[in-house]
Order: sequence, then C-alpha cells, then structure tokens
Amino acid sequence: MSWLSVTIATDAQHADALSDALFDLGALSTSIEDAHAGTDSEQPIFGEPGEPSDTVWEASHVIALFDEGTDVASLVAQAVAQCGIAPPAFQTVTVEEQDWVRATQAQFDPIRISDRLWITPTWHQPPNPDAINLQLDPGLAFGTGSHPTTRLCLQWLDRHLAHGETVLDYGCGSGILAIAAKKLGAGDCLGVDIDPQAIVASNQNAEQNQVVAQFCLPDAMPKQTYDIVVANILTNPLRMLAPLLAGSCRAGGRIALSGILENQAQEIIDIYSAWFDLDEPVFDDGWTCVSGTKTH
Ligand SMILES: C[S@@+](CC[C@H](N)C(=O)[O-])C[C@H]1O[C@@H](n2cnc3c(N)ncnc32)[C@H](O)[C@@H]1O
Repeated sequence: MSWLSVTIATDAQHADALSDALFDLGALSTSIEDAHAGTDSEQPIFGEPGEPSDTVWEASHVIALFDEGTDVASLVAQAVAQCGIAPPAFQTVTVEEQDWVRATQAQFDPIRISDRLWITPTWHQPPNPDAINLQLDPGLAFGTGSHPTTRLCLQWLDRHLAHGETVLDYGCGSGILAIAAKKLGAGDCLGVDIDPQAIVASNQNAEQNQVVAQFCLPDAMPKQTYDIVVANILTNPLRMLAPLLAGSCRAGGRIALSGILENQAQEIIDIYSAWFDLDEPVFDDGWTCVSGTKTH
C-alpha cells in the first residue's frame, strides 16, 4: 500500500485555510511546517507545553496526505480556488508502506546521562548492564531524557543524591526525575504535575522501572518540606511558583531548576537568591540549570 504526499508552498496568511480546505476535500492528514526548517533561515516559534502555538511560519509548507490514485493536482486547484489564492508551487511524492513502529523506534537510542546512569527505551538492550538503567519509552508526557533540560536535572541529581533524601519533582511529566532519584538511592519521592496524563504516565513508568514513588496533581500535594526539590518547567511558571517551590525545600536542603533559556537565567537567579545560596549556573545547548542550597 502507498500514499501521495503533497507539499504546497504558501505563507502565514493562507496556510491554515489551505490546510483546512485540503482536509475538507479528503486529505487523510494535513500539517503545516516551516518552509525553511533545518536551514539557517528557520523561524523558531515556541509554545508553552500543552498549549500549541497559533503562530504560523512566514514561509510555510502545507503538507497533505492522500490515498494512492487521487487526482492531487485537481484537489490542490480546488483548495487554492476556495482560499482565493494564486496557484502555488507544489510537489507530490509517493510514500511507501513501511514498518512505522520500527521506523519510530529507530529514532530513540539509549541516552548516557553519566557513567552510572542511562535512559534506555524498552526495545533496546542496556549498553551498560551494570549501570543504573531507566527504561522509558516516548509517550504522551514530556521527559525521555533527550531534552537538554531533563539531562541537566538528571546529571544534577546524579551528583547530589547521597542516600535516603526526600525528593519533590515539580512538573514531573513522564516522572523521569522522580524515578531516577529513586533509582539513585533517594527516599520518598513525590512527582507533581498539572496535567492528569502526566500522572498516569508517571505511575506507569514507575511500575515499569519497579520503583515506588507517589504522583499527584498540585491540589493533592501534601504540605511538607523536602531535602531536594527539582523543577524542570519553564521560566514563567518558575517565576510564579517561586514561593511554593522555595517553601517546599527544607532549610539546608537543595533545589535544581531548569526549563530556563540561557538569557533567562539571571532573572531566575535574582528571584531564587531570596531563599537560596545559588551555585554557578550550568548550561547545555542554550538551556540552563540553576541550583543552590536553602539558607533559611
Ligand atoms: C518540561 S516538562 C518536564 C518533565 C520532566 N520533569 C523532565 O524533566 O523531563 C514540564 C512539565 O511541567 C508541567 N507543568 C507546567 N506548569 C506547571 C504547573 N504550574 N504546575 C505543575 N506542573 C506544571 C507540564 O505539564 C510538564 O509535564
């Protein structure tokens, strides 16, 4: 079995309407991509997690998938006429059937966090069977270890966990940090997230890794302090959550914050230095980890 994938060059003003028109005319799927993706002219557009951005690239490609045998040229002509735009340039390629599961899995390799900590998808043999191996597959919640912010937090946990510390993982996503903390020897670990799907994923991942950790929505969070607080969210929530996160860390306890772009690090340092003696920030690929020890 095969399909026809058509890529149409358009602009920000018409991309959404063209995508909708193609879908109404029978496309199996449509998507909009940056026409300059992967080049120096790529236009970065970011949304908050769980809130897709409604901004479209100035130079866009609308990509539509049709059944084999479809008269694609005629459908594109109808779609552009409906949108009132001049006939654009487009390319059609045949997409052959393949083993999609295998193709997707091939994109995810084991990730080395440190000498003793690896994140390994379930379909891979651990490269170092003697290491601490977290088994995590890509799922609906953020956190497979491939993002620099997750790596920064994992490396920080690896360096700072001694034994038996209580850990709060605020913005737990897949639960990766809480689960790693348990595997690295922490005591009680709690993961908190505003996304109910993250709680489901975290519980499944904890079970998969045979660790006991608790996960809950923010409203169900017990009022207590922790030896270690780790929060990989984004600068905006980290700013708003500062009193809660600082208040959740015991005096003398430690905090690690990420999800912070390099140029936002100073703002987070200024806010959290009200409670913490902060370390030098650590950077990875444009992202920052800010950490420190609670002074009072
Ligand atoms: C970047 S992901 C981090 C996931 C994981 N901890 C990691 O390090 O890979 C951020 C997570 O924070 C959650 N989040 C965002 N704002 C939040 C808030 N105000 N309270 C709790 N969780 C929040 C999101 O739902 C998302 O799962």
